[in-house]
Amino acid sequence: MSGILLGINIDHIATLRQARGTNYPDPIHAAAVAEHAGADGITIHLREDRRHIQDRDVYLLAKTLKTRMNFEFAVTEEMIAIACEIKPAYACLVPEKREELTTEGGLDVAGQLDKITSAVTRLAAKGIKVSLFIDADKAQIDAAVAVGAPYIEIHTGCYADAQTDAVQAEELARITTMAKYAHSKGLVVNAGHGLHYHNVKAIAAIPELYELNIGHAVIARAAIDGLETAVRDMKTLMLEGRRGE
Ligand SMILES: CC(=O)[C@@H](O)[C@H](O)COP(=O)(O)O
Ligand SMILES: NCC(=O)COP(=O)(O)O
Repeated sequence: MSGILLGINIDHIATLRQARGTNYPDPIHAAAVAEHAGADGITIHLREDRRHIQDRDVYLLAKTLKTRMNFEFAVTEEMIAIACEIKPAYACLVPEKREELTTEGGLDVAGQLDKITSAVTRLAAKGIKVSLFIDADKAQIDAAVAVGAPYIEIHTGCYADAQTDAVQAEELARITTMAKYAHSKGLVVNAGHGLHYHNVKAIAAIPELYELNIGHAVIARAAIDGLETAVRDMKTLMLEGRRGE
């Protein structure tokens, strides 16, 4: 049984900084602490509205990370140009709506094959491993294969937001089935969004999953217990889940 990796999304360290326009807490410092605590990678989402992560954070983290960057962004010329300049290990293409509180769904790859194919090709030409943030949906998985993306990240928001045990079980079954399908098509399968300390183990137990990207719940726990403890505890739960404990 292979292990499962943990990508820590530090967006909401920047949310706290932006709340007052101070220069603290610094995402650069938070990334170093998270890496020291066992994060296998750092995820950041440079949104078009710059509500949290700033361009300065992206350029500094590109120079300072000891693990690797998973750079999330919307499929726009501006963001593709930044990614091609800094050449992160991973780029994850995500949908973005200005009015959204957080990401609400997966990228519609099937509905914009030419646009996504062009973005994937340009990023891959720079040596960047491209991931597509998509719903647990067969058509979107097939589209991800069609556009040449080597990775996908399954959106776990419907699972995380489920209001009943029955719906949560349905969403878990869907994610499990689609992770297996995607893996059978040769994709490397990650997952993320809305995962926390009480729902992560069941997702981590899915053997086809390579990495989980988790942010909000870890940063929230860090406000109470400290970031090192928050990261270590999440990784422990993930490994327990993978071992079926
Ligand atoms: C794609 C995804 O689910 C997250 O990585 C994304 O960053 C969420 O957006 P916020 O970080 O702005 O909540
Ligand atoms: N792609 C998911 C991610 O990076 C973190 O999402 P969340 O844990 O902040 O909901």
